[in-house]
This record gives sequence, C-alpha cells and structure tokens, in this order.
Amino acid sequence: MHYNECFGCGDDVEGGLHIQSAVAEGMVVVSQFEVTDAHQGAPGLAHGGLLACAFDEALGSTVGNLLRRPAVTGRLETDFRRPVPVGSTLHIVARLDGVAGRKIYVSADGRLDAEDGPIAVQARALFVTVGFEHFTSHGHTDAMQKFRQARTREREDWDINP
Ligand SMILES: CCCCCCCCCC(=O)SCCNC(=O)CCNC(=O)[C@H](O)C(C)(C)COP(=O)(O)OP(=O)(O)OC[C@H]1O[C@@H](n2cnc3c(N)ncnc32)[C@H](O)[C@@H]1OP(=O)(O)O
Repeated sequence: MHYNECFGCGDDVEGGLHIQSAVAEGMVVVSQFEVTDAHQGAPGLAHGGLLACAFDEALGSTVGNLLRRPAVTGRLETDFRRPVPVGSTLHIVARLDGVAGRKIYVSADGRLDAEDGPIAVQARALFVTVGFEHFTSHGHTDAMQKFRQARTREREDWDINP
C-alpha cells in the first residue's frame, strides 16, 4: 500500500527513503533502497537505524501487497551482517512466513548492489492487523483522508490482485 506521505516510500517526502517495492515471482516482494550521504551513521556507512527503517518499510509493503490488509509493526528484529556503504543499493527480498489470527510474520534479506550480492542485513518482523480506526483514532483525520484517496488511486491502477 503506497502512501505518498510515507517516510519509507513516499515519492515527495523530502529526506525520505524513497523505497520502491513490487511483488515478484514466488510471492516475494522486492524493494530497493539507495543509500545516500543523508543516510550516514559512521563515516561513509549507512546508519543502522535507517537500515532498520528500510526493512520496516519493505516488510510492511510485503504485508500490504500480499495480504491487502491494514497492519502495523509490532516487533522488528535486524541482523547487520556487513557494513552498507554510501552509494550502494540494498536489494531487499521479503516473504510472508505465516499468519496466526491477527499476527503476520514476515522476513527479509538485503543484498549489496545486486540481486545475488552478499547479504548485508536480515530482518524479521511481526505485524499486527488493525482496523482503520487505528489510524483515525491515533493519527490525524486529514492524513487518513489522504491515505484513503491514495488507496482509491491504487485500486484503479491494479490490473490483478496478487
Ligand atoms: C494502512 C496500512 C499502512 C501500512 C503502513 C506500514 C508502515 C510501516 C510500518 C510501521 O512503521 S507501523 C508504526 C510502528 N508500529 C506501531 O506504531 C504499532 C504500535 N503498537 C500498537 O498499536 C499495538 O501494540 C498493536 C496494534 C501492535 C497491538 O495492540 P492490540 O491491542 O491491537 O493487540 P494485542 O496487544 O492484543 O496483540 C495482538 C496479538 O499480537 C501479539 N503482539 C502484539 N505486539 C507484540 C510484540 N511486540 N511482540 C510479540 N507479540 C506481539 C499479542 O501478544 C497478541 O497475540 P495473541 O493474539 O496470540 O494473544
């Protein structure tokens, strides 16, 4: 579910991560994260918290794309296996591991600079399905309105429901 004001995927968010995600063969969701100077922690290297954010986005997109239901991150674990340099692109492949009631388990691998590059970051998350009142009761009404408009446009764009 793409939301243009999202820090992770919003096209127009200044300083956002601008992550693009798409469903791919094998019921996985692939995302790319281009690491820039603005994402630095240690000199020349991506900040771990931003990498966790990128995986939150990639995994949330996996839930949205594969299950088409509103959900929020309840738990997120990351393993940082290799440094991720500024100028590199993380190729993230995420999958749905299971659903138990409202609980949705997802995981992802992030490879450096190529689909078959070395694994730099891995993550697992638990998302919890929520009703839309989660957003209206905890967030701003106008933000939810913008999100609903974006969803309507998304539905119009879909050829098939993956
Ligand atoms: C519209 C779509 C938009 C998609 C956007 C994706 C954006 C990217 C993702 C995000 O960044 S979301 C923002 C960060 N996350 C949050 O703000 C969530 C804040 N937490 C909450 O709102 C609530 O804690 C939550 C909705 C996750 C759960 O509260 P509830 O009262 O609805 O449910 P409950 O606490 O009963 O938990 C439901 C089940 O999940 C389990 N659970 C919840 N949090 C857990 C946790 N942290 N670890 C393990 N299990 C957890 C819980 O034990 C339980 O299991 P059982 O059904 O087996 O009893």
